[in-house]
Amino acid sequence: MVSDWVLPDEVLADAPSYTPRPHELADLELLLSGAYAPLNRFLGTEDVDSVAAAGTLADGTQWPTPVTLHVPADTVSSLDSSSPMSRVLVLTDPEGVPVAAVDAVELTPVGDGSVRVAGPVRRIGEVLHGPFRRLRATPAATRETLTTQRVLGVIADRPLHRPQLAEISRAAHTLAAHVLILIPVAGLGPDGLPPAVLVRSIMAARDRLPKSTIVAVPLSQRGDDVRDGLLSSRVAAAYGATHLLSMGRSFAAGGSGVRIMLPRQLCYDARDGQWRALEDVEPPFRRQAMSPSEISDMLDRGFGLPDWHTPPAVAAELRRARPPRRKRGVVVFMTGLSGSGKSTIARGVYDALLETGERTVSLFDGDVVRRLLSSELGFSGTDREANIRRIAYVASEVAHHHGVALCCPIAPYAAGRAEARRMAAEAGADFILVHVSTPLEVCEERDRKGLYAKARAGVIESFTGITDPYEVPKNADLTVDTSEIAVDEAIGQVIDYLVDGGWIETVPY
Ligand SMILES: Nc1ncnc2c1ncn2[C@@H]1O[C@H](COP(=O)(O)OS(=O)(=O)O)[C@@H](OP(=O)(O)O)[C@H]1O
Ligand SMILES: Nc1ncnc2c1ncn2[C@@H]1O[C@H](COP(=O)(O)OP(=O)(O)O)[C@@H](O)[C@H]1O
Repeated sequence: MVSDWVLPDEVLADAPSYTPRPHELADLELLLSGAYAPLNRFLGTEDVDSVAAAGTLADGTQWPTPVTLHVPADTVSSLDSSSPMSRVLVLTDPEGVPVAAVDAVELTPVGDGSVRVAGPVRRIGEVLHGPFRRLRATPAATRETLTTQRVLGVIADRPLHRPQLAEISRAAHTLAAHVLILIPVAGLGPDGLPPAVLVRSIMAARDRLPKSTIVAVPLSQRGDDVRDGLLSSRVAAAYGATHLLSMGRSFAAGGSGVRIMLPRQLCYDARDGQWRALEDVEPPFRRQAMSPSEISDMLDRGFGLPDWHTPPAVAAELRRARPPRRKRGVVVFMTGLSGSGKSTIARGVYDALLETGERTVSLFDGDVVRRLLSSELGFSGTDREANIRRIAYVASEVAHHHGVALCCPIAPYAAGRAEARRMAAEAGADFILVHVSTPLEVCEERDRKGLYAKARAGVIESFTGITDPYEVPKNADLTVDTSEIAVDEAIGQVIDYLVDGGWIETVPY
């Protein structure tokens, strides 16, 4: 499985180290555990090209997705891919603990200052923490426990409500198969549920599953349904699945050897409370399964999920993870040019929420952030990114604990705003992007701090809107242009949005 290259301690001690990005760490764990067998390495140029062109590795093995590792060029500048003792890269977990070493047989610059590091990986330490680690059995250990001839794999990337439970029972019964539930835990699921919540909700349905083995797998979605489906099939096969139930997503066997089971559309039969094939229930007695968005909507509004659709224990987990919006944490993230009105609006919203007392609220005002959180940072692209990441991190923590976090940095880059949105989602909170879209001419006309004049005169460099870019958001949840409205009206637009969406109930005066 893993290669047997020799790794003397002194080589390891001198090797550079790097913490891969989350999806690369997930790939690493799958490589090390044997879930990606026969793959035991990060791919190099020949394999990457072959996967893209033909869906196979260079040696002809079917393989759907490029499993690659990109590392900043500086980190690997001392490596020499032609010398076995000088090409070891140590990979660490986010806390800096070494978990693996790569024998970097190929180092390929890929632009943006990164190098693709390709080569076999070897485990040098255990990842010991993380919720539900006990469910992370290796493929080999899992296969050992599976004694039936047929094993029905289920990729449970969403909670299991009664229709899904009925589908699994029906398929397991038809095949006389043991059930193998694989829970992807490498990131947010398709419903935006953090992994620990997804696992808890599946465990809450355990009693209603036929005889099952439950395993948490660091499988992540890469955004290409077909290739993701193929990879899932391969991983399911590695864990011992002979069949895979295609629930909600399309899977294909893709050389994995598993057989894909297509589900039948089931509906609830109001006469006796059974879930049956749609065509077997007369229309007056049929109740269709709820869609994920209907379920989210009910939770957002604080309605319980009905017993006919969701086992009470599952409903309780989901209610806890996704409380009604009036109780859920939210990051209100205002972005816009300097002088557009972000701080003025944020302060107004803050005061209004203090007045109603309904929510705990924190304001991360620009000046305060720059003084306390980001005092050493300037306005280069990298510094601005770091500034936004810090604000997003602290705001997400506030929202994780069910508070309202108001942020008002310029946040000129779409990537930083997207990261802030993702961090809030991972904290189980909502994220509202408010674009304060006041045009540059108006901001410059206001020039409250005289900075635009200085920027025009070349006294200040890299000034947003003048000599530094502002990427206009394409995904703002609310847009407020303050050029032709009064301050109170601008504040009112944000408050109305919060009231209409259910994040606050009391309308402040
Ligand atoms: N070069 C340059 N570009 C933009 N802005 C500058 C610059 N230098 C100083 N300032 C002042 O700093 C405030 C912006 O800080 P932010 O933390 O919001 O910026 S960023 O989000 O990190 O881009 C911004 O304050 P606001 O007017 O409150 O937005 C400016 O007054
Ligand atoms: N409708 C409005 N909403 C917000 N600010 C407004 C509005 N109309 C005029 N202004 C003025 O514009 C300026 C905006 O400054 P500020 O809130 O500090 O902007 P930013 O935080 O985006 O740099 C303030 O002087 C404010 O009084």
